[in-house]
Amino acid sequence: MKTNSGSLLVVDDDQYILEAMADYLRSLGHRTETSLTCLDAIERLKEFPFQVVVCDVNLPDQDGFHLLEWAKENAPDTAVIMLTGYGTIESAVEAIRLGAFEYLTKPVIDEELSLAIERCLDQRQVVEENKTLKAQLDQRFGLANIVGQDYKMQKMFDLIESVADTRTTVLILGENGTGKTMTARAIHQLSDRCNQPFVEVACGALPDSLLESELFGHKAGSFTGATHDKIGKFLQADGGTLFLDEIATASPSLQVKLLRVLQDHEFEAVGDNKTHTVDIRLILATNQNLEDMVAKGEFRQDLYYRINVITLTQPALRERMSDIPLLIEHYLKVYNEQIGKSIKGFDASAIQAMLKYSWPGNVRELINVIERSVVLTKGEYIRVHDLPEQIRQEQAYALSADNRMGTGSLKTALANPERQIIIEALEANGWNRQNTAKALGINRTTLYKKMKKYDIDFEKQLMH
Ligand SMILES: Nc1ncnc2c1ncn2[C@@H]1O[C@H](COP(=O)(O)OP(=O)(O)OP(=O)(O)O)[C@@H](O)[C@H]1O
Repeated sequence: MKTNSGSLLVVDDDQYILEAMADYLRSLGHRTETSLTCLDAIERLKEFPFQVVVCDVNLPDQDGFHLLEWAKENAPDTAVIMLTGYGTIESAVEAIRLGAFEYLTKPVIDEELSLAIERCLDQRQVVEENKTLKAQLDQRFGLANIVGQDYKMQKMFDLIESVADTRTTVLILGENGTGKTMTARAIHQLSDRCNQPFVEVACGALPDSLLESELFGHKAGSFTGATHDKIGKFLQADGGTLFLDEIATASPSLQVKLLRVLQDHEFEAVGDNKTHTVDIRLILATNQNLEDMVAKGEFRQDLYYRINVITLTQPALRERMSDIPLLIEHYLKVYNEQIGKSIKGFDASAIQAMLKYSWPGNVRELINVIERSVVLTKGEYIRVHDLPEQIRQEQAYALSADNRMGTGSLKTALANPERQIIIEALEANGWNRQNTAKALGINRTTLYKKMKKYDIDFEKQLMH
């Protein structure tokens, strides 16, 4: 029995030859059926998606090319091997032109036939494997994994689909944790660049001096610490998509360089005068109001016009509360599997509390709450008292804010606990920014900004 056996349909008007071929192919382990005419073969193909059709050119009703054309149009996954008469080179050319996988000249030698079929089946297997891999990627990064039935999300999906297959620059707006990165990935995954790199840069997480070399690369010796040549993200993303998150943090000099790449697709690495040309689809994201920043002179107007071609606005979670139960269901499954638990769900009052909460950290915060609850809950259902303090207390907290203010302003009263919370979280996570941000349900950039705002000791952080 052959390992790569397939389903075959053999079509020939000579019953003797037909049966001889079929017997031979069956002896190799292929599931083989036969047909004497073109129209009968078409009927069989309508009923069953044979992997390979072996077809003589000369058939009594219509010629084999008709069957080939029909199969290309209606059964594109079926490979066709044409059998042409000896010396009829035109038929062979026609067979290939019409999309036959291969042609063999009659009389057909058994070995030749079995090898041609094997090649068909091998190629089919590769195509199938590619399809599966692509489907897995689509599942992981495409629309399939973005949860959202709210009409705002449905509108987003439509936009994502219509912009994906273009090279147009896309600007994604939205608060932290709303899914901007996920959307950028989905656009890439649905585009014709999906087999090329998707490169992401969190602009806000790097100081200006390093960001420029991260993006454009640098030449060894161009600044202290540049011990070797570095390839920047623009070159890494050549042919694919470059996603620049937190674009509002770009310094004025970086904005100039970005404008040039957007206009001319050209740039130079830091400390180098060699010009590189790249083919990149740029997606940018920000949680800031760029229009305001332009008005205040903090963001270049010409760059803003360049990047504000297609804008997608990611809705905050509180603007699409009806998606919360769906997100809960989705991520409960994810974490049950990941942590090895079988928690059945959140009980009604826990869901109520989650629906009342305002989710300032959006979906990222919701996911952290679900993960935390799955880890900590001992019972079958997650109850209100299993939820983090901020969700249980939000209303009470808001009501008592006035009382806690004392003589200071509301802003100070609210800021002090935040500074304290951040310091405690940093301590608890060994001053590791990534882990701290995760624990707080914010991203690294937000943490970095808040540390700056509250003047939290950076040197201490660097020592860790
Ligand atoms: N609609 C959604 N369905 C499922 N998961 C989502 C959805 N939106 C966001 N997420 C998840 O929430 C988390 C945060 O999303 P993402 O990183 O895309 O947000 P973001 O807006 O880029 O955040 P930031 O601005 O802080 O970088 C990710 O784990 C992402 O997978």
